[in-house]
Amino acid sequence: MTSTALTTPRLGPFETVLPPIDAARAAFAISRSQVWPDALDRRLLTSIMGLCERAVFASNTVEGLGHREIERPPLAGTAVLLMLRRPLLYRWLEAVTGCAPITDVEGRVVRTWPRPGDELAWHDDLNGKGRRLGITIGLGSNAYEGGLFEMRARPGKEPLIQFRHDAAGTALVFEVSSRCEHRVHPLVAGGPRQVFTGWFLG
Ligand SMILES: O=C(O)CCC(=O)C(=O)O
Ligand SMILES: [Fe+2]
Repeated sequence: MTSTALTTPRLGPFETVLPPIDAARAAFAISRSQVWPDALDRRLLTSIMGLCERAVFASNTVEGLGHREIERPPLAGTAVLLMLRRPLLYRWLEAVTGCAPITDVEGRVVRTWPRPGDELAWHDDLNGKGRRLGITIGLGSNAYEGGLFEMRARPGKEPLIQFRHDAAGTALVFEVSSRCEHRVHPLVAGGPRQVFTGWFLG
């Protein structure tokens, strides 16, 4: 693929625009993450948020880490996956992050409420499935306090990013490796905090 093709890729029928590759690569090198505004086209985002409003969520406890709810059956989650399962996006991610090859993506919609236990403690997402990068996309329409996503380096614990999903449709892509770990803070008020959370595999 030529560098011209990589600088302005557009995804799918909605022609979602990926951020310019050089700036994205520079941002990722510093914070091991990259914010991708408007990752979902507005029309698609509206449909997916509509699916989320009608969705059923099941309680899910992650042993030793915390609790959240997961969309079951995964209707909105599957719609997001269809958007992300694109070789052009995989090539963009490989060029931006240096994580290669990317061959697949998995994920689902999760939500947390301001109640005891709804949070995720420090973890690395390394579970043997070939996870190379994490992605979260804001899908909520209710404001909330707390609920920060935080990532730090290992072993030194230097802070890398703190990110709050305030704008629906914005994606955060972050490194999954033994060099870093992340957590999600509990909500203090408002919400629910509702995000698609997934992984690019390779
Ligand atoms: O909710 C998030 O922002 C990230 C969730 C997460 O880290 C996970 O599901 O492993
Ligand atoms: Fe995680």
